[in-house]
Amino acid sequence: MNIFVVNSGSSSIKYQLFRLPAEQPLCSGLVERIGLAAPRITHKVYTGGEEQVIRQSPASLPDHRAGLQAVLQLLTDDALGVIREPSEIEAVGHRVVHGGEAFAATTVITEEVKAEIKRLFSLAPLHNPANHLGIEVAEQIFPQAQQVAVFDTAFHQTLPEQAYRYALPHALYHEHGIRVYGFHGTSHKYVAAQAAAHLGNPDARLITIHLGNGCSMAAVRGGRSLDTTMGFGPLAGLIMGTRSGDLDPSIIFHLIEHLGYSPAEVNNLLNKQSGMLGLTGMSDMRDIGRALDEGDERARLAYELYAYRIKKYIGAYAAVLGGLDALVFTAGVGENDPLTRRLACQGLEFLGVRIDEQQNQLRTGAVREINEADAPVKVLVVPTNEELEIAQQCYELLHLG
Ligand SMILES: Nc1ncnc2c1ncn2[C@@H]1O[C@H](COP(=O)(O)OP(=O)(O)O)[C@@H](O)[C@H]1O
Ligand SMILES: CC(=O)OP(=O)(O)O
Ligand SMILES: [Mg+2]
Repeated sequence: MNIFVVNSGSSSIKYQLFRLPAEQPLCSGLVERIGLAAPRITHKVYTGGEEQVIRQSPASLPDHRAGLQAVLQLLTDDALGVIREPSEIEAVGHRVVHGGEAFAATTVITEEVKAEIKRLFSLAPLHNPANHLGIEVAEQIFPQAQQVAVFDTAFHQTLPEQAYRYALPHALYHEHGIRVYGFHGTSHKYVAAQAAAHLGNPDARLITIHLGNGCSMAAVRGGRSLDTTMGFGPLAGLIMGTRSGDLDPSIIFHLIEHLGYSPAEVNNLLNKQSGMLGLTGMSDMRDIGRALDEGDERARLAYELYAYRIKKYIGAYAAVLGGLDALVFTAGVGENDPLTRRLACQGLEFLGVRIDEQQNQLRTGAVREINEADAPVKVLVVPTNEELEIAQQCYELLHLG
C-alpha cells in the first residue's frame, strides 16, 4: 500500500512516500518558501539503498496547491518518478497539529472532520490552517486516495485530569474546552516506543524531549503520556526557536495595558518574535551555536535559559513518574546538538543522570546511549520519524482495520 505523508506548515510542505508494510521510504522532500520569493524544492529518491537528491528553484509557487502539484510532477517524473500516476497513492496521511478533545485517534477525514479541524484554528493558529489547506489540496490532487488525519494531540489524551486541567472556573473547561492538550504527540509516541524497545522494558519511565523549531517534553510510562509541557496551544513550556514557552500571564496584561500592544501583536510577539529569536536575533540553533563559539554573550545566555528550562522539567517529570529509567533526546536540536544535551543534564547526577561526553559528541543516525556505562539512568538519542509513524498509523487504520 502506497501512503503519502504530508506535513503542511504555513509556508512549507514536508512529505514522504512509503510503501507499507515495508518501512523503507520511496522518496521524501521539502517544499519551502511557498507564496514567497525564491521558493525551493528538495526532493530525495531512495532506490536500491542509494539516495538521489533533486533541487529545484521554481520561478514561483504561489500557494500550497502549486507546491503539491510540483511534488506530483516529481513523483511521476519519467526518469526519477517512483509512481506513474496519482491513483497509485492509496492513502494520504496528514499531520494535523490540534485535534482538540474530539480526536483521540487517527481518523479518516470526512467533511465533519475537516469542519472540526477548522473550528480549532484559533487554538493552533500557526499550524491548523496550514494542515487544513494541505488536506483540501491533497483531496484535489489525489482524489482516489483515502485522506487520513494523525493528530499531534492524540497521544496526550491519556493525561490524567490533574495534569490536563487548569485552575480556572469549571465552565471554561466544560463549555469551552480550555485544558492542556499537548503536542508533538506523534514524535513523543514514536521515540518512546523506540526507547522502550532499546531498553527492553515496555513499562519504562521515560522523559521524551523533542527539540525542533517547536519544543516540548513528555513524561511517558508504559507507552502512555502522563504529562507534557505544551498546553492549550503549542506555546507553553520550553523555550523554542521563536516561541517564548512558559511565562507569567501578567506580562500579557502589562504589554496590552501599559505598552500599547494589541492582542494580535502580543500573539505575534510570543509566537514569532520570542524564544531564541527574541534572545539572540537568530532562531536556528546552528547559527546560535556559531555565535556562541565566537564569544557572543547573548548566545551564551540564550543557551543557558534554553537548557535550564529543560532541566527544570526533567526534575518535575522525574517526580511525576516516581523515578526515571531514561531521558530521550530527539528532533533537530535534540538529535544534533551535544551542548544542549550536556547543559540540560548538568547537575542531575543526584537523579542518576550522568552523560559520557565522548559518547555525547558522536554523530550517528541510530538510537544510541550517551550516558556513562554504569549510570542508573540511560540518556538516549533517538532520531524521530513523525512521517513513518503517521504512515504506520494510516496503514493500521485502513489495512488492519
Ligand atoms: N547539526 C545541528 N546542530 C544543532 N542544531 C541543529 C542541527 N541540525 C538541525 N538543528 C536544529 O534543529 C532545529 C530544527 O529541528 P527540526 O526537528 O527539523 O524542526 P521542525 O520539524 O520543527 O522544523 C533548528 O533549530 C536547527 O538549527
Ligand atoms: C506543535 C508544534 O509546535 O509543531 P512544530 O514544532 O512543527 O512547530
Ligand atoms: Mg518537527
